[in-house]
Amino acid sequence: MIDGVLLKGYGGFYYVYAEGRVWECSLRGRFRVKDQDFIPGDRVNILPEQEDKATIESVITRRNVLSRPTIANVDQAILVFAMTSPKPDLNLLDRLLIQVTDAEIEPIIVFTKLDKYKEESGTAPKEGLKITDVYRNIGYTVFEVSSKTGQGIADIAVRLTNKISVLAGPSGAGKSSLFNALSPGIQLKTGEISNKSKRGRHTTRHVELMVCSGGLVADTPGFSSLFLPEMKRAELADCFPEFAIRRNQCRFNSCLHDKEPNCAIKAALETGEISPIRYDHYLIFLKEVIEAERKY
Ligand SMILES: Nc1nc2c(ncn2[C@@H]2O[C@H](COP(=O)(O)OP(=O)(O)OP(=O)(O)O)[C@@H](O)[C@H]2O)c(=O)[nH]1
Ligand SMILES: [Zn+2]
Repeated sequence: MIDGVLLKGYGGFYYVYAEGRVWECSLRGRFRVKDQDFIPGDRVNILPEQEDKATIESVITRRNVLSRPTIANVDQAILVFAMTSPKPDLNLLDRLLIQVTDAEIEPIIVFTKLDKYKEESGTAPKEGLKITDVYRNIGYTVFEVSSKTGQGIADIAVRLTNKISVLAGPSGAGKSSLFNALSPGIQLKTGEISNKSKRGRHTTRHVELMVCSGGLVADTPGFSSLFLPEMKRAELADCFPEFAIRRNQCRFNSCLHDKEPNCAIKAALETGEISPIRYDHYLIFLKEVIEAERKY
């Protein structure tokens, strides 16, 4: 028996990555009877039969399950945003960070199109804090890369080895280009937003994991909006690491860092220790969480 990870189910077979190659697997009778629902990312034991064929003998309890896309045992989420064209949608990035944190999956932020950004900003130093530094200062893992020149790609490649990762980010951010840069040989379709047929990818329910830099990666359809996970209003600040570390410094224990006096978060906002963009998003999300609370 060998250990493997399910990449996808297709046409009655399951494709499992084990010992550096892909096996076409069928199910043991008892799984078929139970009508067990296997999903990509499931860790399975397989029994090789002939050449690249095997049967799935058992499945290991899932550590976590991510929905949209449905993938099990996800180790990390690579959140891909362009530094420019399109301008990064930081409301979406902060939303994804909350989703990922809530699911207890490690986020890795990748800002792409570094070549283009440099070209546009020239040699003149930019005013204020660079957006990548805002997230880096909070403590997130942040990479700046160019899939075009290859700059920074190797640093991400080592983060993928032996892990299950999902790529998420808006359309046009450069997810497919990043995947291609990370896996010479396999090429995903990339292109301009307008001339790419999106229907196939966006309506498909067949998520699959692909082998990439010694790890497994799912390229997910571009999100444009995303609901926040169900949580109590007081829990939201815990999803913002720079708020969470100041948790006990507000005057009121129940402080929501909105209108309350003597709020440590607002004080940090005043001194520039907390980014106004992050604080704005916090207030937007707080409203949404309170709205949602009323519904259950
Ligand atoms: N200059 C430059 N262009 C890039 C880079 N990465 C991607 N692009 C371009 O940006 C456009 C979108 O890239 P894709 O990789 O298709 O983006 P995507 O995130 O996969 O988009 P969806 O499939 O719509 O979700 C393409 O025209 C790419 O050539 C980069 O690092 N530098
Ligand atoms: Zn406060």
